[in-house]
Amino acid sequence: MSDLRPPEHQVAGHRASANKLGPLVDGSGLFYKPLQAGDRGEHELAFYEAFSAHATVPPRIRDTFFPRFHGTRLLPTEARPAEPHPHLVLDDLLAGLEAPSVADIKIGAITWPPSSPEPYVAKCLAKDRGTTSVLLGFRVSGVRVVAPGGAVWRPERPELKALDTAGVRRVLRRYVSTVAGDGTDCALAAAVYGGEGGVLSQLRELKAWFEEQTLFHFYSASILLGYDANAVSASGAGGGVRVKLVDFAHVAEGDGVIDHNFLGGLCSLIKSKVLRGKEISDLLGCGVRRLT
Ligand SMILES: O=P(O)(O)O[C@@H]1[C@@H](OP(=O)(O)O)[C@H](OP(=O)(O)O)[C@H](O)[C@H](OP(=O)(O)O)[C@H]1OP(=O)(O)O
Ligand SMILES: Nc1ncnc2c1ncn2[C@@H]1O[C@H](COP(=O)(O)OP(=O)(O)O)[C@@H](O)[C@H]1O
Repeated sequence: MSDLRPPEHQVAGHRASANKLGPLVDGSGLFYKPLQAGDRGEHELAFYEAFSAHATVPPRIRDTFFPRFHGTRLLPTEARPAEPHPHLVLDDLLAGLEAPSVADIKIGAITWPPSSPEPYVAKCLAKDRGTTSVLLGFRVSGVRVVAPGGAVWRPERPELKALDTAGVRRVLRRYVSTVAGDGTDCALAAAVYGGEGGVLSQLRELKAWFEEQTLFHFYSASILLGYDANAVSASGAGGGVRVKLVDFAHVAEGDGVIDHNFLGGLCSLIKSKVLRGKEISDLLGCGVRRLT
C-alpha cells in the first residue's frame, strides 16, 4: 500500500480513522477528499467540474483562491480496506509549508442551502446560533499554530464551538502569535495579516470577485488560512501566506443573484479589528492590552 495518511495539517471536518473516511495525503502535493455519503459527494464533484470549466470564472481567481481539481481516484482506505472509495483529487493547499499554521474559518451567517430538508436546516441553524456564525457571519472551525521550536497549539472542536465573539478575536490574535499555550503576542500580525500578499489584501481581492459573481452561492464553505511558521518572521518577510476556499459540498446555483451570505461574512471578517491595519499597528506599538 502507498503512504496515504491523514494530513497532519487538517484542522476541521471529518478526519480519517479506523472507522471513518476522511481526507488523505501522500506527500506528492495532492489532497484526496473522499466523496461524502448521500448526494453530498456527487454534489461537490459536480461543483468542481462546473467551476473548473466555467468560462466566466477569472483564471486569476480560480488559480489563487481555489484548489486545482485533478479528477477523481479510487483509493483504499483504513475504514473500508476491502472496498476502494472514490476521492476528489485536489491540490494540497498547504503543500510546501514546513510548519503549517492553519485556520479554517467557515463563512456565512447561514450554512445551509435554501433547498435543504427541514431537519438539516434545524441542525445547522442550531450550530449557527450556538456559534458566532449568526452574530459575526463567520466562525472558526479549526486552527493549529506552530510555535518556534515546533510546539503545536490546537484547540479541540468543542472549545472552538463555544467561542463567543471575543473568543474568536482572541483566536485570530493567537493565530499570529509566537508564544506557547493560550497567550498572545501578535508578533506575526503585520507579516501574516498585513502588507502586500497578506491575508487582508488577499481577502480584499476575493471580496472584489464576490461583489460581482452570481454563479454560485458558497453555503458552508470555509476560508483556509495558512502560513509557514518556520519561514515567516516578525519583520514581515516570507511565510507564503495562503488564503484559499475549501468545502463545496453545499454550494448552490447563484441564478444571477449575488452571494450576499458569503459576501457578508467576508466583509465582516475583513472588518474584524484584529485583521485591520490600524489594529496591526496598535499591536506593533504594544497596544495589545487595550484590545483584550
Ligand atoms: O456531522 P457533524 O455534526 O459533526 O457536523 C459536521 C461539521 O462539524 P461540526 O459539528 O460543525 O464541528 C463540519 O464542520 P467543520 O467543517 O468541522 O467546521 C461540517 O459542517 C460538516 O458538514 P460538511 O462536511 O460540510 O457537509 C458537518 O457534517 P453534517 O452535519 O453536515 O453531516
Ligand atoms: N485542498 C486542501 N488542501 C489542504 N487542506 C485541505 C484541503 N481541503 C480541505 N483541507 C483541510 O481539511 C479540512 C476539512 O476539509 P473540508 O473540505 O471542510 O471537509 P468536510 O467536508 O469533512 O468538512 C479543512 O479544515 C482543512 O484543514
